[in-house]
Amino acid sequence: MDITSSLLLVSFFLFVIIILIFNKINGLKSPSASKKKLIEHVVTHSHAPRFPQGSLGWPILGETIEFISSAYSDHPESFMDKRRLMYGRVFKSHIFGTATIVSTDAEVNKAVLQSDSTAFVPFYPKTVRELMGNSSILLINGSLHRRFHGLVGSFLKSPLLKAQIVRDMHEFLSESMDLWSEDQPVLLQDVSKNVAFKVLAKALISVEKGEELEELKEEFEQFITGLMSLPINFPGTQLHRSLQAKKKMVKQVEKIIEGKVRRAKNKEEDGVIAKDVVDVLLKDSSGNLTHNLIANNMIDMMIPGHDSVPVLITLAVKFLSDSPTALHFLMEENMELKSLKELTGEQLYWNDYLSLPFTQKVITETLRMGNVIIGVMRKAMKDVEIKGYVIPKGWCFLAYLRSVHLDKLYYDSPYKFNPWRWQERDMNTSSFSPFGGGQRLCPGLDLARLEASIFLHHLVTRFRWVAEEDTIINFPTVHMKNKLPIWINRR
Ligand code: HEM
Repeated sequence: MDITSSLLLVSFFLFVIIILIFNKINGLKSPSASKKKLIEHVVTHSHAPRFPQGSLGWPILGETIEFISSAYSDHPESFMDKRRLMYGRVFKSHIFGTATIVSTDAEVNKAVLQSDSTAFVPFYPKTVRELMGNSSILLINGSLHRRFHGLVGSFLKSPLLKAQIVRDMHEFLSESMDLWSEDQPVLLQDVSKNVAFKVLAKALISVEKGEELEELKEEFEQFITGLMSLPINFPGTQLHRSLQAKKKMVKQVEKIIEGKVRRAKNKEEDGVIAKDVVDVLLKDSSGNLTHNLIANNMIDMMIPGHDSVPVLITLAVKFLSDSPTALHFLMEENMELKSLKELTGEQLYWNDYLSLPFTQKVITETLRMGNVIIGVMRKAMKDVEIKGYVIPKGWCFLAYLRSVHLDKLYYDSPYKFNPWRWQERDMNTSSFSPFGGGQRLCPGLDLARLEASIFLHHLVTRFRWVAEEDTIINFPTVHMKNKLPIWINRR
């Protein structure tokens, strides 16, 4: 590890310690496991229910430092692997200021994700909760959540939106790729981030180019910086700056909504077809979705949407650059499609991209190995028993998806990038859940796959490239240390 990385690591540890102490002062207590009143049996098991084994580590700090240092190490699995060996696939720990049941068990994770809000609700750190607000889709539960999730999900999956994404991505990628130079490296992570943000802003609120988009992007960068900041809100702190940025963005979206409502009243626009997520939500007749709630949620939806797709694309390019055979197969398949379309004079449709079998396997394997989202957190609302384990009321639960995806119980040679493994495997099993599951299954999953497929198609059919050495960093979010520079040659 070089000096800069060591300094960064030390500062990060200090930051974590301050957060933990702050949480403690704010009264974040570890609930007692002894309060076993009502136990809900979600997955039955022959043994008597038992409280997961494990250690709560140091006072206040718990096992957070060990968790983070292993996440930054060459083998990020070491924290989980060590405990899995000592205590089994489900164990107790104390990370990020909270007593947590950590599960690396596919069935247990599935059962928790499938449970409703009477058993588990989403859990996010205090800063994130404050930035999102109580009416965020990421936090709400019950019927309002189901309605919101359903409306958003069906629009994001609609053929109409997919056709629009194809047109938009063709335009955004041409604009970007035409400017790529052979004399200097292209930073793949930045390029894909730029394109994905444009796609997202258009799909959510129809903001396209120019000043409006630039302003939104700038405020959004300020907003998300706060997600990893101290939960202290007064002028001068990062959390305060991020909250101010969100206010500005919400105002911007409210203006867009007012414009839409006005145009609909004056019948200036065809009000039948929804062009973006805002249109879909405005059509809801329940009366629960106020303009302010919609505007806030458009910003919140950018949190899971903005970074995940570029990371998926960047990791796919990284894995392909390291696996020449897979890259060759992918290139042949995409070249074939391109030639066929040129021959027939047809344009590329969204289902052309999604029906490329090997390309889809590459994306699936990237999702498995790359683990764009390493895990999801919940809080138990009552004592729950799953597969013989008791998860006590008030405890946090970490469904650690990454460990499942890299477990040799479920995958042969799990650290090998092998898209061919998906030839015989079913994706719809509990051991593969990069998009979560149950009622909170990612509504953007089709969008993510489509964007990655289009990006890869244009990359391999237009360029040959050599990627510079780069390292995957797995914490706090997955990204490439040097943004994955690639040297390109046009075909
Ligand atoms: C590679 C790309 C992506 C991955 C791996 C991913 C993964 C996930 C996961 C694991 C969850 C579940 C969180 C939980 O259970 O608490 C989730 C939820 C969510 N994702 Fe994605 N996501 C991706 C792309 C997107 C995109 C493009 C959007 C578009 C806006 C999006 C929007 C959302 C939303 C709104 C939720 C919250 C759903 C709810 O709580 O009801 N995601 N995502």
